[in-house]
Formats: sequence, structure tokens, C-alpha cells
Amino acid sequence: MSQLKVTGITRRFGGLVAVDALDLTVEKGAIHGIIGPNGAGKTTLFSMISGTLAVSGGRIEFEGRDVTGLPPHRTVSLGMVRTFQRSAVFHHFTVVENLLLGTHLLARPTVLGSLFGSHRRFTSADLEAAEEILCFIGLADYRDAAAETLPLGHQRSLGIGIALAAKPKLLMLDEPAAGMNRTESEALMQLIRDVRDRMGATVLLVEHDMQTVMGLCERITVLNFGRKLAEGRPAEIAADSAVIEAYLGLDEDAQAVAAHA
Ligand SMILES: Nc1ncnc2c1ncn2[C@@H]1O[C@H](COP(=O)(O)OP(=O)(O)OP(=O)(O)O)[C@@H](O)[C@H]1O
Repeated sequence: MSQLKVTGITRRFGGLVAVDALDLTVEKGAIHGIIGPNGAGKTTLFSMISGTLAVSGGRIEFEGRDVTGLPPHRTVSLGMVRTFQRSAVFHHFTVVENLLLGTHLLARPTVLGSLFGSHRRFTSADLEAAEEILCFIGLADYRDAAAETLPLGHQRSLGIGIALAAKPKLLMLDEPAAGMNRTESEALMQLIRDVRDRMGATVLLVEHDMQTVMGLCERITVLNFGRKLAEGRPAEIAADSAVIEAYLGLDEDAQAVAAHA
């Protein structure tokens, strides 16, 4: 059953068509990857789906409902939760405070509204939810450490934890493995699998790291110049001559991975 259905979605920046009449279907419970060369339109696509960027045309349906043009706090409240390329943690807050903020923040229009707004205080249920996620993401030992003191891999896990605090049905991750070493990216892959298997969330990710994409995703969509170049299982993508020419062929690591997919 499809959870997210994007039809003919387009985004123009002046004369540039960053995403061009793209169709994309993401199945409920899938781990689905979006890959493509720099400038292919991946982040623009993510931004339109999550409501941070207006579409120039097309339609986005989530669980059968038209969500095109809804602002981010509305898409989040429906269960569409996104992380950003740079790890989006609150550096001066502790790990558990970050997670507590996550229980409010992603469903609020502004950060300040969450931090200082009078409309809602943290409840014991929020704290319980934050503690549960703390264990889930494997950071219980760092509960009271300032987020800025964590190594990169743990900061990324925390970023995912903040997103989890908003109870995603669809978790959208923008380059979660960027800058990670292999040990960190292996741990990240396991966390993402756990998010799907134990929390039941669908995962849609944009990622350049081919080992992560090929090892994690069941389905991959390849973008090039804002259009869909190919779509299929990792082994199909790795063997697709158009994909190799446009993308994988540029990357020696990717070629090595493709050879083993
Ligand atoms: N706000 C903007 N204004 C003008 N052009 C933009 C804007 N955002 C993106 N673009 C252009 O749209 C195209 C797609 O960019 P996008 O960031 O979506 O690509 P990407 O596939 O995510 O690339 P990368 O892998 O480098 O992150 C690029 O040509 C980019 O320069």
C-alpha cells in the first residue's frame, strides 16, 4: 500500500527547473532511497514534500490526503517528519532536553513558541517519551551531556531521536550518513532499520553514501536534472547502465559497491 504519492511535482527557480514533473510512490513500511548527482533536485523534492518549499505544480498525497502546500507544522502533525542535511540538534541543551524539545518543537511553527510559549508545558508523559527515545537511540549514557560534546555519529542519532519524538509515520532523512566513518554509518543503518522495524515508520532518505544506500534501502529512485532516471531494487539500480553513466560511474566507491550489490 502506498503511503506517499507524489504526482507531477515541479519546482522552478526562475528559468531553472529543479524538479520536473516527477512522480514518486513510497510504500508504507519501506526504506526508500533517493540518489542522484549534485544538483539533481533531491533536497528540493524533500523540501516540497515536507512543506518548507512551495511547489510550482503537481500534487502530494499522504495516506490518501492531499497535503500539497501544507506548512511544515501541519505536515508534521500528520506524521511527516524531516531531518535536515546538517545535524539539527540544539547544541547547548542536554541530550534529554533536545528530545523533550522534539516532543513539542516539530509540531510548533517556531522554536521560540516552543521554548517560551505559554500554550503548553512539558508533561510527565513528554519526559517519559523522551526517556524512551533516549534508550531507543542508544544514548542513555549521554542523557545529561550537552549535545555539542557528542561525537558526530551520536549527534546524528540525536537528530533522528528529535524527529522520532514527533511520532513520525514517515521519517524523511536528508543525508544522514554525510561525513561519517564506516563504524558510525553501520550504527546509523542499524538505527534506521530499528526505526522501521520497531517503530513502524516508513523511511525516505536522500543519501550520497552508496554503501549506506545499497545496504539499507529496499527501493531506490535515481534523480538526474530533476527527473526520474531509474527506480528499482538496489541490485537493479547498480546494474542500470543509465545510472552508471550519470551517477555511479563518477564515483569509484559506488562502482565497488555496485559490483557487489
Ligand atoms: N533556493 C534556490 N534558488 C535557486 N536555485 C536553487 C535553490 N535551491 C536549489 N536550487 C537549484 O536547484 C537545483 C537542485 O538543487 P538541490 O539542492 O535540490 O539538488 P540536490 O540533488 O539536493 O543536490 P546535492 O546533492 O548537492 O544536495 C540545483 O541546480 C540548485 O542550484
